[in-house]
Amino acid sequence: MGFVNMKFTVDRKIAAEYFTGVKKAEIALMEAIFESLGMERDSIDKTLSKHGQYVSVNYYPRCEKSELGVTFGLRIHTDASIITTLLLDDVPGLEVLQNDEWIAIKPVPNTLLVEVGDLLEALSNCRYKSLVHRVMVNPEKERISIATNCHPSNDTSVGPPKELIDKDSNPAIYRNFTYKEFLSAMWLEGSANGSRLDSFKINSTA
Ligand SMILES: O=C(O)CCC(=O)C(=O)O
Ligand SMILES: [Fe+2]
Repeated sequence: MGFVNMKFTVDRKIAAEYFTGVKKAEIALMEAIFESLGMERDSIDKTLSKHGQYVSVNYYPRCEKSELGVTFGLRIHTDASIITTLLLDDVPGLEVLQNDEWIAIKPVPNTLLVEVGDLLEALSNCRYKSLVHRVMVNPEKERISIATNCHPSNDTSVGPPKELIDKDSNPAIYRNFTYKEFLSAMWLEGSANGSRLDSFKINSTA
């Protein structure tokens, strides 16, 4: 992985270039996603206000699997983002849940992987579903991944556009909420078990 070595020294210039490039790619992708939802291509700033990115650099040391055979490097979760862009090295570990089955993702060199986060699920009234994923440890090799999470400004109200909602045939699934509210709910819950959007469900009994 180019700009981070195993001691976590970061080349600032390359990192700045990388994250600026990722942001550009994310905007292009979100424009296409917005268009697919019947929204204006260029309504991202209006919808998400001052959207930003937070980054996690994940380091997974070599680790033996437990006797149960299942040892997590990162437990099951969805991302608190609109979309997340992942840069993986060549060590496997990431698994995604599809039709109740865990699928191991084969790292492809020089490839970015984009995941749908919780906020896109809410914004699209579940047309896009947030990706449930986890990372398994690797007993032979250490591993690094870099996740860039695109998020709206704290006070923006996140919710589906009017065009997507029909009271009878396509009712709103989640109430509108701010990113600030979403994060508070997430920390209150104490675990991101893939269902943290539940507390915003309309007609939720929670
Ligand atoms: O390490 C990975 O492949 C995934 C990291 C991840 O899921 C995250 O940072 O949210
Ligand atoms: Fe994640």
